Amino acid sequence: MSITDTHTKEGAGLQPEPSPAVGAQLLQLARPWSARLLLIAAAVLGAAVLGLLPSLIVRHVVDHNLTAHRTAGLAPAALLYLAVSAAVAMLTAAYGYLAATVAQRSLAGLRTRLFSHLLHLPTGYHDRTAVGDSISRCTADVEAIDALFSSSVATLLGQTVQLVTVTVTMLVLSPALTVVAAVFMPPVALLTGYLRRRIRDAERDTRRAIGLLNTHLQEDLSGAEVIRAFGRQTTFTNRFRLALTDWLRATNKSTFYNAFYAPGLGLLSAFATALLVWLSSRNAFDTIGVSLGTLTAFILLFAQFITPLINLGDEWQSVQAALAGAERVFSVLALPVDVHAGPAPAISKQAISKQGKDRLDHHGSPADGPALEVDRITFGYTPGAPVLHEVSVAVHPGEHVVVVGRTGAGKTSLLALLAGLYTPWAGHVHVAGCDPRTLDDAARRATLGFVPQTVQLFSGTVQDNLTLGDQTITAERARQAATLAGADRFIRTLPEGYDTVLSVSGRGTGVQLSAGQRQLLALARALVTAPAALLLDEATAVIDGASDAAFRAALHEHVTAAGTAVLTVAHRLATARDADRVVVMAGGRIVEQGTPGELLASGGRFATLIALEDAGWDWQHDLDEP
Ligand SMILES: Nc1ncnc2c1ncn2[C@@H]1O[C@H](COP(=O)(O)OP(=O)(O)OP(=O)(O)O)[C@@H](O)[C@H]1O
Repeated sequence: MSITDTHTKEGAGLQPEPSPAVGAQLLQLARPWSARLLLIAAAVLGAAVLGLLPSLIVRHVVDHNLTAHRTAGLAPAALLYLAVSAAVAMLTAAYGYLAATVAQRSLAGLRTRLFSHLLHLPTGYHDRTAVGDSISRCTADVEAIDALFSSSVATLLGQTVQLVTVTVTMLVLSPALTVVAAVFMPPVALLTGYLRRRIRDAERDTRRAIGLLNTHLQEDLSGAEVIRAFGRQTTFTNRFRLALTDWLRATNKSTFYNAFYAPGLGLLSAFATALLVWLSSRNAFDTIGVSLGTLTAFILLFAQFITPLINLGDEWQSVQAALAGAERVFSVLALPVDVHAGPAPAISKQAISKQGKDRLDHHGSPADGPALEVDRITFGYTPGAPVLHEVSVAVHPGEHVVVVGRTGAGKTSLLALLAGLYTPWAGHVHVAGCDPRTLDDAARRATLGFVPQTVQLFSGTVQDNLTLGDQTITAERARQAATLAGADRFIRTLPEGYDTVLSVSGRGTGVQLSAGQRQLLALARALVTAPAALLLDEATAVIDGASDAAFRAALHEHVTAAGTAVLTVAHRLATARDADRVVVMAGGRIVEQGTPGELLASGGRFATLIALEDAGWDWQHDLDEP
């Protein structure tokens, strides 16, 4: 895919189907605040009914005072006019404020729900969706709904009720005048329908374009180092500009159609008003008994009828932006989370923490059966393209098994399945006798320790990064794990030891760690709960040879000796030579399995890899074997 192609990941992402009942789902959000909603409804209704009085007062003044040249009663009429207008203003302010508070609370809930849902979605969703797009759904799309709820909902409600009350009053005041005014309703309906469709489509494009912009921002700013190192700032700036142009085009389209609504309606209403005035000038209404006061009040009411229509139109862009945003938010919320495949194992918190402590203190007793097991699993990321074929491996408590194989052989995929991050197409995965996807949070932490290939740190202190916010882990336990991983020594040299604030992924104002130090922290993080099984995916790839050897020794003396099952993906074959068993993978299959001694003696693939490495051959990446 070209670097200048602005439709990179958006097109490739898992695009959820739009939900049909977006409006109903939006209403559901405000349900917990039904008492406030009732107050809002009462205030809206009150304001709309009171809002009719000024026109009727004017009618009374024209018919009883102005045309009759009577001044008596004008002062009370003026006072009443003022009082009613003040009451309308106060009610409008009240329902506007109440609607905004309901909006803020509902949307805070929605934002949290969406974030939590994203964290619970299957790993496959995140594999196929750009991070920037997910960020856009949590921020820009929710903000579009926020804008609607905070300000526009009050306007929409108020104006709709006003539209109804004014229409009824016009009908009561003079059905004949209402019929004349109604002549202009069909063109209004046509104009509204046409612009509504155009604005809705443009707003959908706008939301998508914002998602793409956020994708570029997230990707390019995270990769700023690479872009600079390769001198590609101009190309990437141009790519960003192209994405921005897409967004501008979409948003301009929406603004363009929106700009026509108010003037179009204004013109149509001017026609209707002119028609009423022209007909009255020809005494058309005298014959049916329409007084001058009634005509004046009717024209005022007609203006009151047009104003909400224009206001509703002005809000239409916000409504469509919010609906398009809501469509993207709810379509993600509709995606099923990674469901537990069976009942979670009944492991009590005390039992978990005791097992962990026993393992740390070397009192562990190896349980029966394998701690890690995959049984004839077949798996792939895309339908029809399996990357693992009928793979079976078992690691018993206290055993250290190392998986080796060339790049793309399927080693990481095997570990990801054992970590419960994906569902196998066929076969079974067991961790401590359970499907890893069924483990609840506490059981998972007690059972599995995982060090992925890429280390991810989070903003916070060293201690926060070791515990990941788990308050049950004591400082002492974190220190023990860091010592095992070989991280304690460098942590103590940091300005505030375990309380030192770290910068995330080497960026920010905190202390920057080296790649090796970050990897040691990731190792300590996996060990901190003294899990029953450890999955290490090239977990020592970037630390120096001495630290690697020290870690392997500690793993042997303190971790496997305490009954923990360890499955390591290793590129350094030295790691494999120390292992209890070696599994050699190629093309998604296990091609060899046995103790390092057995495999070396058999002169098979493992023995060849060892010979290649000893001869200085990069067997991992060179495509042609000698
Ligand atoms: N998230 C993913 N989505 C789609 N395909 C993937 C994904 N992860 C891996 N693959 C594919 O699965 C195959 C096996 O990849 P895997 O990462 O398991 O290999 P590996 O043996 O761990 O390689 P390496 O030694 O380079 O880490 C590769 O062909 C890869 O392209």
